[in-house]
Parts: sequence; structure tokens; C-alpha cells
Amino acid sequence: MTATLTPDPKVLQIGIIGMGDMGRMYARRLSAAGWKINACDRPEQFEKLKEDYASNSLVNIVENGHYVSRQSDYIIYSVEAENIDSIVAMYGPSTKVGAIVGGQTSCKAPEIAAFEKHLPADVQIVSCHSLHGPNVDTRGQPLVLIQHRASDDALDLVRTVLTCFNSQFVYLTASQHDKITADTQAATHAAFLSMGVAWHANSQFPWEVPRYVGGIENVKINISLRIYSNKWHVYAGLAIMNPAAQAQILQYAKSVTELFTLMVEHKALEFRDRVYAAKKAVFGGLPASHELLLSDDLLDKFSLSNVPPQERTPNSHLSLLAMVDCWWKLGIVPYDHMICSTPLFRIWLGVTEYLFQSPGLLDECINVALENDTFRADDLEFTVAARSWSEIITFGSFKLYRYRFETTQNYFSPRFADATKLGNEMIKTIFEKTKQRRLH
Ligand SMILES: NC(=O)C1=CN([C@@H]2O[C@H](COP(=O)(O)OP(=O)(O)OC[C@H]3O[C@@H](n4cnc5c(N)ncnc54)[C@H](OP(=O)(O)O)[C@@H]3O)[C@@H](O)[C@H]2O)C=CC1
Ligand SMILES: O=C(O)C(=O)Cc1ccc(O)cc1
Repeated sequence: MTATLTPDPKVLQIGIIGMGDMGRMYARRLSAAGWKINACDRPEQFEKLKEDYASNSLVNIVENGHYVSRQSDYIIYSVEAENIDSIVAMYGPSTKVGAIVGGQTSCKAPEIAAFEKHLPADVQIVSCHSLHGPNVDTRGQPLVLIQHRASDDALDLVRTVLTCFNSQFVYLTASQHDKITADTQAATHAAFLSMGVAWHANSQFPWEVPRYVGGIENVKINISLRIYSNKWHVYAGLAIMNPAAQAQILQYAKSVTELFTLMVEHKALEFRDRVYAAKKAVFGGLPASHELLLSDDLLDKFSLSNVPPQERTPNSHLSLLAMVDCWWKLGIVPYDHMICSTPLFRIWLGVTEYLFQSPGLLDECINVALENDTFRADDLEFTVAARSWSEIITFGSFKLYRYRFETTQNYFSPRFADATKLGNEMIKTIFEKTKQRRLH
């Protein structure tokens, strides 16, 4: 029997292997749109998953990926990137004849390699990637589709199924996807991961420290906590398994170190020239009519702190200066990637733009970096943390990545609920503000 590639909810069955955060989000939205789902997680989760979905007659929980694969027409692997090869090796050969298979992992080279290696030749491959976390409203967010080994009809079917997300489809090859997502995600995550480790190393909860008050600080704190409230393997997978990402994280650490060295050596001219050269390369091409993505008011709204924003302490913002330096050194113009950007990337770009393009703010920050010791100890820990993340990722150690991530995660965990709530609001507001810029 061949698969029924008819995009009819009465006939077509969708498979989800891996019912973690993203798999559950897909199951919830697809079943709400009327699609029939066959889903599984690890066999030991079978009973619990069955209970969780007892009230949803459109979600059929099965024991393992063989049962998903043999009866579904379009199957999505939503599992840890690190394990994609072994999981596809296990269930791929059971795929229904003529079905379509895709994956949700954040780095496509290993996923596609696993599909090519283990799926029968009659199976078509159309992969996907929702460029946002599981708790973000899918409407208008980029959703990458990769027609890798598939007819136009197969792509059409996937598109029809996923239309209910109301996301913005972006059509890429696997290698374009990996290059662009490395450009948007790798160094962005490295910056926030390093902030968390640095605050922890200095035994700080930054929202309790008066010098961490004000718009930009709010974003740093909220996003860093948002990342640490997620699962370690999401960030480990996309950093370690994407070779383009490794090079960028290395450059980020190099930019942080070199700028910090110039700061402590008080090499004012060299430091200023370098920061301005980076500014010209990254923001120089913006039209005169370009409006800032973010504003003071907007950023001040999202604070975890009780200290009023007027008491803001000027910061050296090493993490942001290094970000722009890194983009410059790598020849990345971040605005070129808006169509394929994640919420965190858009916010991070908004904040860097705010710092570099608000009159007077960049000079204030350069002066603080060169002459003021208030943030020196924080910047030192930040430099050490950036270098350490880069080493872990270059070395490809999932084990060490997990250890470093979870140690910091435990430290900040009491504030995750508040940070997630604020972070969601922040993403929503900034999303509305940046909509036009993203789609053109
Ligand atoms: N979270 C995010 O923001 C985003 C994540 N992604 C990507 O989507 C994928 C899923 O991420 P996410 O849902 O967050 O991660 P989760 O860890 O929440 O989900 C993965 C699930 O797959 C399960 N699993 C592992 N092995 C098997 C198996 N043999 N059979 C069935 N299920 C299995 C895991 O079980 P166990 O935990 O026991 O290992 C887990 O429940 C990842 O590749 C991630 O990179 C993409 C976009 C956004
Ligand atoms: O927005 C971000 O960068 C996130 O942290 C959420 C995320 C994580 C992994 C992905 O593959 C896509 C989005």
C-alpha cells in the first residue's frame, strides 16, 4: 500500500516522533486544525503521554516510532539533534511506502544526512524548522521549508498541513538554512550564555544589582534567563553540530577578548577606531529614513527590577560592542537575514542598533569602557565566559556544554517564571514593532 498523499484531514495522517516541547506544540496546533496525529516519545513515556492526550481524540499516542512511521503519511522527527542519526536509523526503515519525512532539528546537515542514510528510497524528504521557541505565537514567525528529495506535490502537501500555523514560509536548501541560522543564532546565543555564566561567577542576580537597571539591561537579563530556562540540548545542538556556527562563536570570543584587552590597556584611539569601523560596516548601509527597531520606553517597560530606570548606570556594554565587531569581522550584515530571524535575534539586533545609532549613547559607552571601572569585574568574567563557551563548542563536548549550562540554569531557576512571562510580552511587543522590517 502506498501513502495517501492527499491533503485531506479525513484521510491524511501526520506522525510526530518526539513529544517534547516542540513536538507537543505541533501536535496541539495541528490537531486543533483538524489533522489526525500519530505521536510517540520514548517508549517509557507511552503511558504518561497517553494520559496527557486522553481527551484529544485526534492525537493517537503509540508506543514508539515504528508505529508512528508505518501508518503516517507525513512524519516529523522532533528529537534532540545529537540523536537524530540513531533515531532515524531505528525508525526510518519502518516508514510507510511513499510517505514524506521531515525534521525539526535546528541544524539540517546532520538531519538530512541521517534521512539519506536510513530512509528507504521511495520516501520523500521535506524538512522544516520553526524559527522560534515552543511558547511563542506562531503567527507571522518564519517557518523554513526544505524541499530536499521531494516532488512539488509533496512540498505542497507539507505547506497545506502547516498553513494552520499562519507562519511565514521561507524556502531554503539545507545548506542555506545552516549558513543563515548560524549567522543569526550562533553568536547571539553565545553572548547570552556568557552573560549568565559571568553573572553566576560574580554571584549576582543582575536585577537586584543597581548598576543593572535600564532598557538594555532588561533585555540582556530577560533573554539570558529565557535561554537558560530552555533545554540545554537545543543550544548545544545548533552550536556544536553546525560548523559555520563554531567559527562564529570563536570570532565572538575573539572580539570580546580583543576589545577587553584594548579597554584595560586604555588604548583609547585604537578602541574607538575599531568600534566605529564596526559601526560603519554593520549600520553604515542603512537608509537615512531607517527608524530604530526599539525605543527607551519600550525597553524600560520590561524590567525584573524594582529600581527606577532614571537611576541607570552607564555600562561599557562589552557584549554588544563585541557583537557588532564580530559581525563586521565575519562580513555579516544582520539586516540581510530578517526573513529568517528568530525572536531573540531580532531583539538582539534591535538592542545593538539602539546602542550604536542613538545619538550620544555609543560615545558614552566607549568612555565608560575606557575610563570607568564599575563594570570591569563583570567584563572580565564575561570575557572568560565567552572564551570558555567557545572552547566547549570548538571541542564539541556535549557533556561539558550540558554541565556548564545546567549549573547556570540551576542558579537562575527561581526567576524563570517571571522572566518567561516578561520575555513573552517583550517578544510580542517587539514583534509588532519590527513586522515591516522583517518581511521586506
Ligand atoms: N525548543 C526550541 O526553542 C526549538 C527547538 N528546535 C529543535 O526541535 C527539536 C526538539 O526540541 P524540543 O522539543 O525543544 O526538545 P525536547 O527535549 O523537549 O523534545 C525532544 C523529545 O524527543 C524525545 N526523544 C528522544 N529519543 C526519542 C526516541 N527514540 N523516540 C521518541 N522520542 C524521543 C525526548 O525524550 P528525552 O527527553 O527522554 O530524551 C524529548 O521528549 C530539537 O532538535 C531542537 O533543536 C527547533 C526550534 C525551536
Ligand atoms: O529565538 C531563539 O534564538 C531561541 O532561543 C529559540 C529557538 C531555539 C532553537 C531554534 O532552532 C529556533 C529558535
